[in-house]
Amino acid sequence: MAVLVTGGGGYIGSHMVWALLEAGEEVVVIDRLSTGFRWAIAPEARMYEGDIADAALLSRIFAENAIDAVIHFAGSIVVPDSVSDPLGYYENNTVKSRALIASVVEAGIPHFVFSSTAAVYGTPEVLEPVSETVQLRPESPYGSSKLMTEIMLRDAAAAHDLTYTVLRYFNVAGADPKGRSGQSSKTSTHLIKIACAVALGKRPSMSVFGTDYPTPDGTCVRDYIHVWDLVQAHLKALQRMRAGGGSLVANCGYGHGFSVLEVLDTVKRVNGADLTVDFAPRRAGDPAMIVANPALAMKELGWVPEYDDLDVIVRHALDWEDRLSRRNATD
Ligand SMILES: NC(=O)c1ccc[n+]([C@@H]2O[C@H](COP(=O)([O-])OP(=O)(O)OC[C@H]3O[C@@H](n4cnc5c(N)ncnc54)[C@H](O)[C@@H]3O)[C@@H](O)[C@H]2O)c1
Ligand SMILES: O=c1ccn([C@@H]2O[C@H](COP(=O)(O)OP(=O)(O)O[C@H]3O[C@H](CO)[C@H](O)[C@H](O)[C@H]3O)[C@@H](O)[C@H]2O)c(=O)[nH]1
Repeated sequence: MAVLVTGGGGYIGSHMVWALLEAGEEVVVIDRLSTGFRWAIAPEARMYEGDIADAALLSRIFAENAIDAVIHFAGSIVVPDSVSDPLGYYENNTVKSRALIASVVEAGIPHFVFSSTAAVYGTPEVLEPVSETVQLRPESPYGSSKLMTEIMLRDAAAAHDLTYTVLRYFNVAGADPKGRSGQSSKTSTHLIKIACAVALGKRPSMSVFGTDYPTPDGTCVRDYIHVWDLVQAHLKALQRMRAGGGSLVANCGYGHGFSVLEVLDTVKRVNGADLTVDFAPRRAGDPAMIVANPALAMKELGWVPEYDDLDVIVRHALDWEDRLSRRNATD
């Protein structure tokens, strides 16, 4: 059977494609290449360029390939952009996910994995690792748009022959340990990506957004998870569903957080040079602190992270950023 990866040309999706191929899976990708890249998709995968809401294209993909599972990454991902363009985010993340789920149900595909986010939690009431059972209070349209898709999946699975796994990712970072992929978008707003670009002299400076949060050093705290550990959790989810496991909603993070300043110190130390940083006001939609309790993913999926080390995450991100500069120079 084959696996359809939506958004397989993007940051996380491109790693998923490599991990699936390594696991011996046949892989099909759909991507409209809005933030992803064709070159980021492993050549062994079969690529369809197009939109996840194009029902005719989806039905062709399902007719041409023996697909038993969809892993759904495609979407819009920038929290502050969702604050300035909420309807655009509801369109691409919620409305188009609804169309994709309808195509999946129509084609009778039994398994679905969905990229959800820590942003569904907002800022937890108690500043400690969050379990899946805490109250969901998204603070941005991005978080709400993802939560609505979780709800659609739950209801569609209750009505149809569909099993799903929702994985709520915390802050995904790092790059393929074998150097085949990484965060490649020039418009990426992610902290570690930007800090690595500054460290390598590709950007002149960067800002720390907000120093007056109720956290130990006043900057936001996040749980940074290595992208390769994250895609391994998806493989486990696939195995579990194929073996008859039921639907599941699980966090993907390590259970400990780092502040923005701690991340920047790590980048400086690992790269061996200073960073030019200024201090700016808070960014819209940012919760003060969000850290995962990953116990459920570990228990239900048998997921054992391999790269739970911020130094390693930063080293891999720096290596990719460097490789990317040489790649862009030859493009
Ligand atoms: N990066 C993170 O830290 C993070 C954290 C939590 C959740 N997520 C979720 O993981 C998923 C992947 O994120 P990413 O960081 O790889 O982002 P990305 O922007 O690199 O990848 C998204 C991919 O989807 C494609 N795409 C977007 N809309 C599409 C559409 N309508 N039809 C077809 N293709 C479309 C883009 O071209 C791109 O290749 C997203 O759903 C995101 O919400 C990411
Ligand atoms: O140049 C920068 C970039 C980021 N930050 C700060 O660093 C922290 C992390 O920001 P990121 O943009 O790297 O990540 P977010 O926490 O905003 O969001 C990420 O993780 C979320 C889940 O926690 C979502 O899923 C989302 O898709 C994904 O981008 C935030 O406090 C942000 O304000 C800076 O100070 N300067």
